[in-house]
Amino acid sequence: MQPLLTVNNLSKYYGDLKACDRISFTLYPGQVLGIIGESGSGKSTLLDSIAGHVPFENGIVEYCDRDNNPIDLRTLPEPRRRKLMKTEWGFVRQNPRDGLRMTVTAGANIGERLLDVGERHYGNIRTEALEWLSEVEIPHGRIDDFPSTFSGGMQQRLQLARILVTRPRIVLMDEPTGGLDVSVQARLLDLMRSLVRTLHLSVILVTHDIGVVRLLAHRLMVMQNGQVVESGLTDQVLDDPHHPYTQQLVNATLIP
Ligand SMILES: Nc1ncnc2c1ncn2[C@@H]1O[C@H](COP(=O)(O)OP(=O)(O)OP(=O)(O)O)[C@@H](O)[C@H]1O
Repeated sequence: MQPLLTVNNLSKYYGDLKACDRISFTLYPGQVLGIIGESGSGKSTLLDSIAGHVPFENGIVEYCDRDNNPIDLRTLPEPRRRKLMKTEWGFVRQNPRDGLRMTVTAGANIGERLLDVGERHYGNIRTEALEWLSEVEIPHGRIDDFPSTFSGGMQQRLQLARILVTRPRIVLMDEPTGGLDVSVQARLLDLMRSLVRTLHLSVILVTHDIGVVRLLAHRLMVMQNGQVVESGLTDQVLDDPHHPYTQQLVNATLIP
């Protein structure tokens, strides 16, 4: 099988600080890659570099698009990158307010992405918006409400609907369950797990929560000070951690 995304020796510096230091990995269709590490280890910087939100100094990020063409994301002209991000890619932010438009209704938040990809038929857009509200367990009666009237968990589910409506092939998630109550987190995780399976999504999932990666990620990368210190199948890495830093992370979560 051909990889969907290949990251090779990606390095990103802030002055003298190596926020990401020679990171390499491949992501295959339908695979969920978890990235875990303490605050400041470079997880968000890596996601932002891959998505082209920040420029990076060295390395290659190659994406294989829907038509099987290899695309060098670092040199992709900005308009094409933007289009790709609205169609084949999605980015789930920790704070749904950063990923939603708070000044338009829930239905418009979903419909807007369809307009972006060329859908013009109002009836179709409304129907799709309703379908996606169902997918993410938001009652149809809320379609004309503003996201500001939603709970945090609902806002996060709406953000998922907004992103998934265009059927992206790859979704980057930065702490998608952060800032939510434990019970709300559990429901969101269940939903994400079932969507990932049914839509055959490829996901890069950044979190500091080992429980989240255990539930969702097939593979795991552990980052410390901008470097990958350990990687492999999630269960193997967590059940038999080799690097002292991973051992420390795992032990920390075992303490009640
Ligand atoms: N815009 C910036 N300018 C300067 N330094 C930055 C900038 N963004 C991040 N850094 C630094 O890069 C390093 C990696 O930060 P990053 O946010 O990627 O870590 P993280 O693992 O995602 O942390 P968190 O879990 O807290 O979000 C940190 O030392 C951070 O201070």
